[in-house]
Amino acid sequence: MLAHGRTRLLTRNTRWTRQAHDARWPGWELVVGIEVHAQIKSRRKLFSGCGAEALASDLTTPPNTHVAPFDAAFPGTLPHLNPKCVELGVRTAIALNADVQHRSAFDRKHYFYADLPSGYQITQQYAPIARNGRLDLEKDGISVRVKQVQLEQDTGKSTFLPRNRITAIDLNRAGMPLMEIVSEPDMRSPEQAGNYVRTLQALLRSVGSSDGNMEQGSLRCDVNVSVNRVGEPPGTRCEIKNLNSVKFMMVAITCEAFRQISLLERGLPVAQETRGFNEERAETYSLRSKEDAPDYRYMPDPNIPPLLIDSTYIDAIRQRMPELPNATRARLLVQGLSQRDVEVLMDVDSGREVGYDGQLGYGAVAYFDEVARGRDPKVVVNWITHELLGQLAFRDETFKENPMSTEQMGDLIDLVQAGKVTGTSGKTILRHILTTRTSDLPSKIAEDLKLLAASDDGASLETWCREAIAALPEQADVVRRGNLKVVDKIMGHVMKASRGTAKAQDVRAMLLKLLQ
Ligand SMILES: Nc1ncnc2c1ncn2[C@@H]1O[C@H](COP(=O)(O)OP(=O)(O)OP(=O)(O)O)[C@@H](O)[C@H]1O
Ligand SMILES: [Mg+2]
Ligand SMILES: [Mg+2]
Repeated sequence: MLAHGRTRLLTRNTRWTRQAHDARWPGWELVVGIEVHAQIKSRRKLFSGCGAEALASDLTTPPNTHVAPFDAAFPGTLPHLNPKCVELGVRTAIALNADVQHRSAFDRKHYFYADLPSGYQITQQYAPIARNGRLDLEKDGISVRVKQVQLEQDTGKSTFLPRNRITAIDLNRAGMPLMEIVSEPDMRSPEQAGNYVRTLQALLRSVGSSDGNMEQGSLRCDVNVSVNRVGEPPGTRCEIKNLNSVKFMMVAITCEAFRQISLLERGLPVAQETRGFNEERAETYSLRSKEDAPDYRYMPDPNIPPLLIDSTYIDAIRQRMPELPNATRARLLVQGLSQRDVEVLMDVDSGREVGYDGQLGYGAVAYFDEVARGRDPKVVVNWITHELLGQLAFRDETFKENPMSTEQMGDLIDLVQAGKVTGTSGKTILRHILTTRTSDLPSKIAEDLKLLAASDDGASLETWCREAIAALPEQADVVRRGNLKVVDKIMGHVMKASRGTAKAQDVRAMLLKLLQ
C-alpha cells in the first residue's frame, strides 16, 4: 500500500498560465490563494500536555474545563512540544509532497485579544515544518503549490453576551494544535478553490491528521482574492476571514471578484485589506485595512528550542503512510467500479476512526475493501451504495451509525449470489438488520424469517402459480394465446404471494409450463 510516492504532475504550475475566459467576468482573471487552519487530531494540546479529547467536535464541553496553567499563561509555566503533533504534521507534509524541514522553529506573534492570555500566539511563520508541497486537483487538471505547512496554537473563544453586556472567555480551545497550510495563489476560479479545500479535507482525513470539518470549526479557511486584466500581473489581494463552509467560501470569492472588478472598472484602486463575509447580504465588508494591520512584532520563542527532525524519523513515517485519496480512486476504478460509485464511496463520512497509524483509511472505502475480499467488486459496491447507503439516508442516519458489520454484508451477498435468498428478500434482511440492529448473520435471519428461497420447494411454487392464474384469468388467456409480455403481471402476483422468496426465473418457467 505504498501509494504516497510522488504522483505524476498533472500540469505545469498553473500560476502564470492563462485560464480560458470566464463568462462571469470577460477580460478579467481571478487569482485565489488559501490559508487553511486545520486542527490536528491529537489527544493533547500543542504545548501544555492538556487533554484535547472531544474538545474540537464537542461543543457541549463545559467552558474552561480543559485548561492547563500554560494555556492560561500562568507565570512560570513552560511549553513542552507534543510529539504526536509533530508526527501528524510530518505525515501531512508527506501527503502533500512537501519537503519536511530538518530544522524548524517557533516564533511569537504578538497581538492583544482577550482570548489570547499570553498576548502572543506561538507559530512557525518564518521557519515552518515543511515547504514546497503540492496538491493535485484531478477534476480541474491542475496542481496547486503549497508554500508551507506550519504548526501553531489555536486561541480561546470569546462570546459577547448582549444581555449582561459582557464578553465571556472560554479557554478550552486555547493552545489546541493547528496546522496552517498556505497555498500559492494558483487557483483561478471559485470552483477550483472549492475543489482545493474539499481535496485537502479528504487528504487530511485519509492520513488521520485532522477531521477537517468546517462546520464544526476543525478546518477554517482564509481566502485571498485578487483580479487583474488578462495579460497583466496579479492585482492587490484582499483576505476574507471566517468562512464556515465551502459553499459560502465560493460565494464569497465570487462576490469579492465582482466588487474588485467594479472598483477597477471605475478607475478606483483596490485597497489591500482584511474583509469579512455577510452570508445573508452576499457581500464582503471591510474588517481592517493594511494600515491598521497589527504589527505582530515576531520574535523567536526563547522557551522552545528549534525542532530538529532527522531523515530516519521522516522515512519511518513515510513507510507507514496509508493509501492517499488519488491512489484509492485509481485502484477502485481498476477494480471495475464506475466513476460514480467511487465518488459515492469516497464522499461518505468515515465509519471508523482512522487510526493514527493510518491503517484503516476511508470509512466506506475500508468497508467496501473488507466485503469485496473474494467477492465481485461490482456486486458488492451495488449493495453498499444502493441498498445500504440508500436505506441509511432514508432513515436519516450517517454511515457512522451503520449497525451492519462487514461480515453480515458479506454473508448477505453470498446468500443472494448463491440463490439461497432472492434479491427482494436480501433487501428485507438488510432493512431488518438496520431496524433491529441485530448482530445475527443473514443466513440465520433468513431461516428465522422464513425467507429462504422457495426454489427447492417446487410444490409451493406450483401452488402459488396456479393460484395466480386462477386470480387473473383474463391475463392467463392472453398468455395462452401467445402474448408472453403479459406473463410479468401474473409473476407479480406470485412474487407477492411468496413474499419475494420465489425466484423470478423459476416463477416464469413454471407459469409458462402451466399456460402452454
Ligand atoms: N495576488 C494574489 N492574489 C490572491 N492571493 C494571493 C496573492 N498573492 C498572495 N496570495 C495568497 O495570500 C496568502 C498569504 O498568506 P500568508 O500566510 O503567507 O501571509 P498573510 O496572510 O500576510 O499572513 P497571516 O497568516 O497573518 O494571515 C497565500 O495563500 C498566497 O497564496
Ligand atoms: Mg497565514
Ligand atoms: Mg493571511
